[in-house]
Amino acid sequence: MAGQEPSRTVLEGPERAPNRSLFYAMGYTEEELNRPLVGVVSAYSEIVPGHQHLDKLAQAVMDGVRLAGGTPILVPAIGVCDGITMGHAGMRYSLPSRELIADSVETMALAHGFDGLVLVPNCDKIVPGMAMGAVRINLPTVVLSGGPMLAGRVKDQDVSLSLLFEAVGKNKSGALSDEELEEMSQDACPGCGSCAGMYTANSMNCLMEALGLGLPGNGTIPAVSAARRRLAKTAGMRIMALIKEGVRARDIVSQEALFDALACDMALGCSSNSVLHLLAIANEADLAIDLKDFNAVSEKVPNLCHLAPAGPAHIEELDAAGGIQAVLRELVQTGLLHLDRPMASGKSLGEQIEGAVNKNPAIIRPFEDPYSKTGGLAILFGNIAPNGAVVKRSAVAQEMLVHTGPARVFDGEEEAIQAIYGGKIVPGDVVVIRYEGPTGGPGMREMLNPTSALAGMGLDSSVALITDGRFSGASRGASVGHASPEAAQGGPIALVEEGDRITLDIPAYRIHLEVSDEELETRRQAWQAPPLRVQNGWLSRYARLVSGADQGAVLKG
Ligand SMILES: CC(C)(O)[C@@H](O)C(=O)O
Ligand SMILES: [Mg+2]
Repeated sequence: MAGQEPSRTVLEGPERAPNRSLFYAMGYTEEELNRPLVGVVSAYSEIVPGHQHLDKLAQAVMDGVRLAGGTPILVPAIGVCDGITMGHAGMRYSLPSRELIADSVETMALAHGFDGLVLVPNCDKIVPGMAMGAVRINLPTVVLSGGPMLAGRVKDQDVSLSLLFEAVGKNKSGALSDEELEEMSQDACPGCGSCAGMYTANSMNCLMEALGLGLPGNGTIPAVSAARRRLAKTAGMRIMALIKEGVRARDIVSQEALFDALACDMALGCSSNSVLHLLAIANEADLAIDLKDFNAVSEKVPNLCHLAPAGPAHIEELDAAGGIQAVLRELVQTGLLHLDRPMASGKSLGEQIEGAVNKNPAIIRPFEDPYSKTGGLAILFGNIAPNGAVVKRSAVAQEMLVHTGPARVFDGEEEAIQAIYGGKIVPGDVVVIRYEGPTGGPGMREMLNPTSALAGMGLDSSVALITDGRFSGASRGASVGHASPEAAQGGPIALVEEGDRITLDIPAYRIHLEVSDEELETRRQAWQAPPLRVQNGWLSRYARLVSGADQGAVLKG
């Protein structure tokens, strides 16, 4: 082996005999220690359905590393299940866990001298967290995600988590019995994998494929498929080639790659959380991108897919239609893609997508016949969110693209959900849920219960919602999140009063509080910052260190 690899610093020479002895203590042979050491970072656990099979995939990755002459070393990462944390205080840990994951990738890799990494994540924060850690330390890296769950079958219909969350709203309004709801909860999620729609986990796994850290198929091959295990072995083999060629994470995650991923995001109609995560990955890779870039790309890239929650199809159908490679192939016609950039596959983007075929134009609309000429996400600006707010416009009912209505103000998710379930929200209202931002929450909880309750109660085509918190990828409707600056930092969303009129104009990228500047100034003078909601533990540290959502909610130096 060459000699410059980090593992040589840990293992070579007489003075490293004690270090070697500890490897021998684990059963490694001399032969194994003479090979590159590949950290296989697995988020396997038995609390996340998206992760309960990652032990098998990590094993397949390790097999691939060995096949190609390396020594795989398995290390763990934590992971939070957003679905299980949804709707209670546990959700405060979800977004912050991304930072813990990034830090632990850095810690395990640099502390032990790994020469390269294969990241084995699957769910929402684990994918960006691991990617952030990898681009921060810039080792050769391949991502092998766990893959999507299959859709469930309920009453002859394909279902997944978004419909189940909405079914709760139906149940509250009396349209669905307790028994039917229970039956649905047993059948909606049929096994391992990341929840089956274009929710956050699958959005991020697809974007890993578009960035190039993930191999073709990474975003869409079902978790239970043998093809996913073969992909895992290939990922193990590919990392050995990247180590040999000296191709590092930042060679792949370049400015060009980031913008190509952004284009793919717009075509797919990814989760609004992808905004936070792409900003955070860019920050770690020292790449320049801001919220205005999202709109610039969104203006030029058509929305080609309406997967759940925007439509009835699930990721397995996107996979059968040709997956992300076919979507990227359609996007060549935008003229925006950087076809010469390198991918972890060893090919350039152009070579990689050359043979890709769109096998189902009902799932991947052809470039000439999109759902809309503009992309899935839009960033809105205005006096209520001067630093921006995010909406998944591809999942907004047509009649809600422009809307004005009275503010119904709630300081936190619990207050809002009680009012919605209690029938206190009526058509026309604009629900404001604040003090749920990165600092105020803390942790920017996902407002999936409120958005699903509105949808399930049939109010998604007449009620808008704005929050400084965020949404699930399963949220739909006129749901505007990440309003920045957040209420806890004195952002204008803190100054809204019950009955104020708010205008949402998505085509104009605008959100406006119909209150005069003078009146807002008077209210600002009277506003006082509330004490931090969480006073001890890691979350209180997080609340003090986190940046705004417009910066990706990353921890400040
Ligand atoms: C539970 C979900 C569907 O994973 C959600 O948290 C998301 O962000 O998509
Ligand atoms: Mg989530």
